[in-house]
This record gives sequence, C-alpha cells and structure tokens, in this order.
Amino acid sequence: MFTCRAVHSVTGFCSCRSFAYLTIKDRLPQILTKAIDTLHRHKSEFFEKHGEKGMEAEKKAISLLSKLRNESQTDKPIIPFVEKFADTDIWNQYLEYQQSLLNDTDEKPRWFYSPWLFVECYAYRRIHEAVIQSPPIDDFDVFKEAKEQNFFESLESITALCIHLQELMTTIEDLEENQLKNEFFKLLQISLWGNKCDLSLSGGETSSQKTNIINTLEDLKPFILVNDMEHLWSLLSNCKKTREKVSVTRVDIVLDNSGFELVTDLVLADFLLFSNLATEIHFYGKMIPWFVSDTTIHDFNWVIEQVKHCDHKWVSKCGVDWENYVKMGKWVYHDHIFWTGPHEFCAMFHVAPDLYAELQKAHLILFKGDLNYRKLTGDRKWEFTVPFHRALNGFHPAPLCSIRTLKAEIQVGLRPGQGEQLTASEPNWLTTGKYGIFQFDGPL
Ligand SMILES: O=P(O)(O)OC[C@H]1O[C@](O)(CO)[C@@H](O)[C@@H]1O
Ligand SMILES: [Mn+2]
Repeated sequence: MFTCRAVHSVTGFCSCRSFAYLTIKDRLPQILTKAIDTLHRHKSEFFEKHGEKGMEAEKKAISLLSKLRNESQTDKPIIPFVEKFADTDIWNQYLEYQQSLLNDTDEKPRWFYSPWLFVECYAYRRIHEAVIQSPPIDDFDVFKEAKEQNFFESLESITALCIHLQELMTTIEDLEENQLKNEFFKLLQISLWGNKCDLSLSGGETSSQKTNIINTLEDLKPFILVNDMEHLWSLLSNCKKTREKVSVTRVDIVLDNSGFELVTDLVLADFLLFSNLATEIHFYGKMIPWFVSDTTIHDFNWVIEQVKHCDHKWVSKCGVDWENYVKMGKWVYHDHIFWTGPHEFCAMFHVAPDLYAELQKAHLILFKGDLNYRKLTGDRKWEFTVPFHRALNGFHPAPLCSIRTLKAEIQVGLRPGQGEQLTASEPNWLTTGKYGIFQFDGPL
C-alpha cells in the first residue's frame, strides 16, 4: 500500500544538504539582505513622505529584518508573533501546535528542525511583521521593485502574448471545435511555463521571460510529466454545451506570481471568457507580500494598468478589456488571509470555512504554482505513485487542477517507475522548475 513517510523537516531525512535546508540556510538570508537593501535605497523617499519619523521607521524595519536573518541563520527557536494583525492568533496557535508535536520535552521548534513548509511561511510572515511594526512605512512592500522589474524585463514576451490573444479573438468565430481546443491547450501551457518565473527560488534574483514563449511550447512538451489538459477541456466544453440549463460557468484561479506569470494567467482568463468556455473568473491573491513574487491586489491592479498603458495598441486593448471585466464583475478578485497562513489546504474546511464555501461555487479551480502544490499535498514525502486524490487528504471543494513547475521535492500521481527513472537520469529533476504538470482531481 502507499505510505506517506513523514512531513519534510528542513534538514531533510538523511542529509544536511537537502533542498529545504538550503532554502532556509542560503536563499532566505539572501532574500532578507535584498529586502534590507531595498529599504535602505528608499530612505530618502521615506524622509520626503514622513520626515524624521520615516527615517526612524526605516531603521527599525532594518534592525528587525537583521534580527530575523540572524535567528534563521543560527537556528534559534521559532518565536511567537507580537504585533496585532488579522491572523496573529491563528499563527500563534499554530506555533503552539508545532510545539506540542515535540511531545513533552522542553525543546522549542527551531528553524532547521521544523517542517519546511511551516518554516518558510513563517519567515515571510515575520518579514511582514517587521514592516507593520514600523509605522508610518507599514504598508511598504519590500518585494515590489523585484516584481515590477520582472514585468519590465518580460515586456517583449508579454507583448507577443497579448498580440497573440488579440489575433485569436478576431478569428475565434471561425475556429472548429478542435482548433479551439488546441488554442486552449496552448494558453494553458503558456500559463504553466509562466510559473518558471518565480523569484523565491532564485533568491530574489531576476527571473523573467525573455524569449517568445509561444514558439517554445512544442519543445517543452516532453517535460510535462502529468498532462490532464484533456480533462479540463471535457469539463469546460461540457459546461458550455449545457449552458442553457446552467447559465454560469465559473472558473477560479488561485494565483501565484506577479509579473510575467500573472499576465499568462490573465491571458488565459480572457480567453476563457471570449471563447465562452467560462462566464466568470474569480481570482485569489495574497493579502501580504509573500514568497517574494506572489500577487497582491496592488500587483494585480498594477499589472493591468501597465498593460493598459503599453505603447502597442493591441497590448493596451488587453489592459482596457481586463479593467472592464473587473468593473463588470466578470472578473472578481478575492482576498483571504488563509492563503498566507501556515495551514495545508486540507485544513481549510475547518480553519477557513467561508473560503471553502466560496471555492465550492466554482466549476473548476486552477491552482497555480509550486507552493500551492505543496499546500494541496501537505508537503509530505509521498511516494511518487500515490494518487493525487489521496494526497489531497479530503480537500475536494470542486474539480481542481494544479498547474505547476516542479520546484520542491514532492510529486504524486506518477506512473510506476517514472519518478525513479527521472531520479536516475537527472538527480535534481524535482527542484529546477524544468518539469511541469497539469494534475486534475474531480469526477470525469
Ligand atoms: O512561486 P511558486 O511556484 O509557488 O514557487 C515557490 C517555490 O520556491 C521555493 O521558495 C524555493 O525555495 C519553494 O519553496 C516554493 O515552493
Ligand atoms: Mn510564488
């Protein structure tokens, strides 16, 4: 029978050089140093805006982030949150739960000896705490610049993609069923490979899309390890055919990274509307800056605004359309604090029943990115062949699909031998972002 060996701890099972360990030991300090540097560079802006108080706040935020860097590098105990925020109690309760797992010893959960998913999320929540403890600069996003840079560096690819979308829009009426399906598959794959561009894997270093992604899709196909795109097509095209009975088809997209990846998701969302495969799209972003590049409401609006003001008329047409979808309620953006909490998704039903109920209204939910996959599967060391349905551990609000490039040592639902073969030929296949999946769960 399938077994789920254990939850990852940061140090891994047998090696102090596990991917999780290196993330905390090397990448996190690098990310924190970049955040500190960003605050430094905005010093005069803080002064202009808030006078001396702004300068003091900058110093305070920097000292809190330096303290955090020291704690994480020297494997100090994980300490509770002190600043009052929407989720402070939820987080502190979770910390107590982690403590309780250490049985009755006096041991405290520590940076290198706690589950990786928990420690990484905790780190980003602590970065946020450092900022909100430093008014009047408490709404400053230390990752904003990096996200904007990713967008600007990907502009050529974004332009090509938006032009492709507009061309498609003009020919859509003439497309046969099969051609429409092909176009859908193309945009799904673009959204998949857009997930290569996250900034936490690269330690906050730039990771943008410089080539025209549409031309590379064929070459990338062999790297799709699980390909359930057909299921997505059957589900949505059936909804379309039965539209008279059910007037709404709702697709929910749990967003991941801003910049290029977000544009690929918006392009897909636009296509779903004008092809009539869906009638409403609901997006979920993060309420606080998260894993460097994740999308907040500010990023969502910023990207649409940037696209709208692009020089190319077809690109800016995309921005105008997207803004109108939001105004008309065809695109709905949701915030929920659960997404930046410590819990895996199987806990959502109890921890955030309102969010679970919201997701239940969808005909299909697309979960973008690697972190969402880790939270879907509880970041456990599942065997490669464990069915996705089983790894979801009771999380079934609606038919769902993970669209993710592999950047963490976890993958389920593979064919027997597939994972072992990859490990033999490419030891790092799980963590480089080279491979991708469309993994569906739901009735067929
Ligand atoms: O943006 P994504 O696809 O969720 O990727 C973030 C991933 O990068 C990492 O931070 C790399 O350390 C993983 O922990 C995480 O799963
Ligand atoms: Mn991300």
